[in-house]
Amino acid sequence: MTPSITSQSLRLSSSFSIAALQPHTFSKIPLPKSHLRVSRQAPLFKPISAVQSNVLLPDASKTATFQPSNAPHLTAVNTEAMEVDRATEVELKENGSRSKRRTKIVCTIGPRTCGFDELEALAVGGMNVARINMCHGTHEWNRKVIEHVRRLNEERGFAIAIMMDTQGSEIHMGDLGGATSSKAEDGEIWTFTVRSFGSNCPERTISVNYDGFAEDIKVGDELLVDGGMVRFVVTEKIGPDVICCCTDPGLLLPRANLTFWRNGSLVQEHNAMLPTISSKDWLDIDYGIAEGVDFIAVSFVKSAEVIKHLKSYIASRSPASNIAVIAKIESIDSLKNLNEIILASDGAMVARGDLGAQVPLEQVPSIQEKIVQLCRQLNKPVIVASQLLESMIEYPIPTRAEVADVSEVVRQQADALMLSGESAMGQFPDKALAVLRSVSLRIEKWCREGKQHATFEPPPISSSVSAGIPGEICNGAAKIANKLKASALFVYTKTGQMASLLSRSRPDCPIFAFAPTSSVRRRLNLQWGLVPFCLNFSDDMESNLNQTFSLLKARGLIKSGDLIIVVSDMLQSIQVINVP
Ligand SMILES: Nc1ncnc2c1ncn2[C@@H]1O[C@H](COP(=O)(O)OP(=O)(O)O)[C@@H](O)[C@H]1O
Ligand SMILES: C=C(OP(=O)(O)O)C(=O)O
Ligand SMILES: [K+]
Ligand SMILES: [Mg+2]
Repeated sequence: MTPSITSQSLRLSSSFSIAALQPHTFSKIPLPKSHLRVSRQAPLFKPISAVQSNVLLPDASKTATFQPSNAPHLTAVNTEAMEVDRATEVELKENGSRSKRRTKIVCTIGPRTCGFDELEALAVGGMNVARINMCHGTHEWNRKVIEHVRRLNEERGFAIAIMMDTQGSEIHMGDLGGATSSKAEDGEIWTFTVRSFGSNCPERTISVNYDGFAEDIKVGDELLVDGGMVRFVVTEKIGPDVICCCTDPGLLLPRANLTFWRNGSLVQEHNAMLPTISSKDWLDIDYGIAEGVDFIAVSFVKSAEVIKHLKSYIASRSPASNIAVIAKIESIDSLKNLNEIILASDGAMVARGDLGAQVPLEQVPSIQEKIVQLCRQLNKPVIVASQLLESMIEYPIPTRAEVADVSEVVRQQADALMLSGESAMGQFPDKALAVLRSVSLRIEKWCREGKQHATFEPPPISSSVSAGIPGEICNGAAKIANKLKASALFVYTKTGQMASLLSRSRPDCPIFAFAPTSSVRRRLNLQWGLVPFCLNFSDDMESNLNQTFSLLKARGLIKSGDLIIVVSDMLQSIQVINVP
């Protein structure tokens, strides 16, 4: 039986005013002749017949691949990969699709979370992106993590992206001869040196990774570990050894970052000498390309050039790859060239850890807000990172101040929150993740309620980029979805661009993004409000919609009568549809 579908379609023709904006290069579909119209059309879609042919799954009971609920025993499903994971499913069903979490979560993987079971717990807990930090862990160690995540994606329908973070040319301490930490007491004399010791590190001696260390530093300089967690003053230099007296006692952690300060200012000479991407980083980047990571986050970016260089390197090494480059904003230099850096990148990270070691701490909140807003204008995803729930490394609940900090990021509508030590080596990784999830959900709801009567105005696209017709269609679709209180926006997108633009409009309902490859799906999983699916869709929107409705209904994620707003990068149209 053919269901009766109400579809109202807004088609944008070249005579409609927004077409007078920038010429677009987006859709190959010719513009229809008609003017803007709202048409009530005859039933558009036929239901797809139950389950069609082709892919045999190894063990259907383990996967979350869609199957109509009335055919539980069939192992053949009709699409190559139209998968949904348990975390998404629970979030969509729990309080209705409109209350799905919009803010994404990046978890740094470390010794506490590198096993398959621990990674699975993070996946089920809502992790969207797994970050591996190349400061730590061997290629072998990181490969295991990548393999586990891949397995979770393949077997459980998750779309967890892998983000590889470069070490960058910061100055940092060595491994402490294998110790997990070392305590420096007030007034103690410690030696910092470029000598390396392996496991026979003399007492109160720290090796430093930067050869020019002893030359650059002067007697009287202050040496800050991790932005001030421990503080020393330089009292003497003897050859390669720098003798320091501890003035602020604390715990030294392996490979902790070092900065030095003279007369109250950061000494930056050594930064200028060091390349943003070191030779170790290039080897790690080759490794990342070979492993097919989804994102490479570049530490201590100073200029747009390095981002452009890396992007062309990736394109030449692996033309088919879809690796996105994220600029970490964590140095004074990066702040000077912020616009160009973000424009050249595929996204940015407000890396507050190192940033707070380079600029006065009281400046970090305004810098954060500025970067988040700029990224939104330029349509680039943005992650806010470091110390969001620092106390949860040791304690099972966060401080009230930490909850307020997370809330502020959610209120700013950044794309993603990130856990570092909390998930890498803390005692409560799952609890920290649960806090990010519940605070996000609560604050998002609160913001939606608060703006109920406000007029919807998406931020202007910066004059340095133009979103053209696709951008206007997405803003329009988001506006309509808000006005009509739609259950969801649907976007069919080949490259992900149209989904990004919808996300940028920060609509009140979730955005179901259908992409033809799992790599685009994973990449979209970093972005605000997107619920990405992998669907092998065609140019025939009628059949795409039929197929999608059928699959999502079978899973109980939408139901008859739900109002859906549909856009795609194949047609310049906005459709308003009641699910049959
Ligand atoms: N792969 C790893 N192996 C061991 N420890 C790790 C790893 N990744 C992260 N960690 C631990 O988690 C802490 C926080 O992670 P992160 O913020 O990524 O690193 P860092 O503090 O070095 O910038 C690190 O200081 C380190 O103690
Ligand atoms: C995220 C950051 O970088 P990393 O953890 O690699 O130092 C930071 O400095 O805040
Ligand atoms: K790093
Ligand atoms: Mg950093």
